[in-house]
Amino acid sequence: MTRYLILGGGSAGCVLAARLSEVPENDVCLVEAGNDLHPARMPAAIRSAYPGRAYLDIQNIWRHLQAVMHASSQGHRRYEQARLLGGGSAINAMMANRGAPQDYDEWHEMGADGWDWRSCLPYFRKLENDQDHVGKLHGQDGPLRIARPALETLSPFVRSMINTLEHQGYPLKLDQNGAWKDGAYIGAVAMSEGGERIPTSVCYLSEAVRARPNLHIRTRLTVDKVLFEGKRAVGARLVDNGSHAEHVHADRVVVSAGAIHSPALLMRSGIGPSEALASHGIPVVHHLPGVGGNLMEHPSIAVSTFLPKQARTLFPEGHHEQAVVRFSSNLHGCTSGDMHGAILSRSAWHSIGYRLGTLFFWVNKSYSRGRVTLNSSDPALAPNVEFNMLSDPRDLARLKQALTFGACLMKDANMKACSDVIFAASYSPRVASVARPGIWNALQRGTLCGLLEMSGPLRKRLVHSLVTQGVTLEALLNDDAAMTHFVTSNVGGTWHPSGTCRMGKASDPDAVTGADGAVHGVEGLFVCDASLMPSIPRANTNVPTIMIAERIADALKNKKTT
Ligand SMILES: Cc1cc2nc3c(=O)[nH]c(=O)nc-3n(C[C@H](O)[C@H](O)[C@H](O)COP(=O)(O)OP(=O)(O)OC[C@H]3O[C@@H](n4cnc5c(N)ncnc54)[C@H](O)[C@@H]3O)c2cc1C
Repeated sequence: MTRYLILGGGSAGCVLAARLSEVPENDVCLVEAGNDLHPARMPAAIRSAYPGRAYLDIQNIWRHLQAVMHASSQGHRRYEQARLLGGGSAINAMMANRGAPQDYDEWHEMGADGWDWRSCLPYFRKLENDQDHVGKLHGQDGPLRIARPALETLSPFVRSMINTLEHQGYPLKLDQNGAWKDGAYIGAVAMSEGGERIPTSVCYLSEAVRARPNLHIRTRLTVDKVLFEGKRAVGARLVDNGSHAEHVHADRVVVSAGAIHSPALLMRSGIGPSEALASHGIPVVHHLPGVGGNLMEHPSIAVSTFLPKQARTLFPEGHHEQAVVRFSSNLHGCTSGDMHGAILSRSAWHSIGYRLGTLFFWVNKSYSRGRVTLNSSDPALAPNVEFNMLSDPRDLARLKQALTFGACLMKDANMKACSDVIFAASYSPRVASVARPGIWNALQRGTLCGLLEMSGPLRKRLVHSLVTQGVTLEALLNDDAAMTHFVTSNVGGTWHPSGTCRMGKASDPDAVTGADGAVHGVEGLFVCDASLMPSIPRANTNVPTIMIAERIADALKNKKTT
């Protein structure tokens, strides 16, 4: 019998638990800090086809986690990461895409032996049940149901934007997970047949899987640290909310706490840059300078418009990220299809968001890198997260280019009936605070909505004084310095942190694990989540993370216990 302890029950952790417990000789214990998310008891905000509420509920996230996006931006801001079974897949926007084949060939070239596209494709096929496409690129037997919305359900704003893109040289293509080409795509979404979210805690950890006698799911327990005997991992110290501690032992310990918390957990356990560990009084088990480095994200910016009544969605509770545009910056040193724009039928769950259509752009192949460091050896204190976004000049240039492209699309004559006042936007702390529930916020939102509806020709003024705080799109487009200032101070993320325990050869000082997820320099310890990614794929990161978990599960099943 092999005893497994999986630390973190997110997108990857649930997949791993489901696959490893398929082997009756394995005994699998999955530990999660947050609440269980049971197939039969999903709260409405999580279950909903419209995903824009779940990540704002502090019950579902690490409420004290903050991040610095750019060195010059206004300090720390809240950075939402899931804290419940299912992890990101329980609160994310449900977009289901893989990225470019070259993204995975690059992983192999960076030292993650065998992670080339040809070897990853069978796992992308294994995880999915694609409803619209068959053939050698697609699978029909996996737990994750993937489908695209019918054209007639798209909002008038989104349809108009698709037509505009067609006129501007980006024809509509049917399969976001098909051949890698620039164009407009109807978004591929992970959803049940009944139009509900399917987190990995539901689609992998079904009732039948949960009933396995060799699978133990333990929630509301925070992992303090991994326990070692010499250089062998032998278990973990867990604490409950009342700070009662227990030790759980295992033959193999797998850290699946996500790209922010996995490196923090490794460092608390004595695996990481030795100087940093020593500064927190943590005894060094193994010096690994790469732990917490290589922090990646997709930096974002947006262009929004007030939607005239006829442009608004007829299905406000339906999924809102209805289409995307993939385009190439053609900037020297950048690759094809390196840019992404999500076309949103509504921009937030509330009444103002319902009246705004948005092009939410991000640099899909970003080169800037940040770091996660420890704030304390206490697991109750959040780690420091510094993304250092746009520190690579290619990222800054491309995000500015995206803003210009967005303005050009929104101002296209074709968009006339579907756009009104157009403005630059971002998911800023101000926008996040407006989205918070509460009576005062609701009153403010209600008043602003009323004013926006009634103001007619004065609407532009109103938007610029109350929403954009004086910044006009024209001013940004006409002044490069103003554009740079706006983009660097407003750059946001896309909730795609990755890379902080990256795979690579043992001889590579920045690599943390080998290609099988085994942590270099110690025994019995593995990582399995988005932190393994050597470079960021041109994709939302959930499906690539699930693919990683499918592969690591197979690798572990085939690995002999020493
Ligand atoms: C708001 C939001 C929107 C997103 N939208 C999309 C999208 O539309 N499409 C897409 O593909 N991707 C999206 N993503 C990203 C995607 O969800 C993540 O890439 C993916 O969930 C990462 O999986 P993971 O297993 O690496 O980490 P997670 O899913 O974050 O799982 C980590 C788990 O470990 C637990 N944990 C951490 N520390 C401890 C500890 N000390 N003790 C016990 N448990 C611990 C956490 O509570 C969490 O449940 C989004 C993410 C967010 C947050």
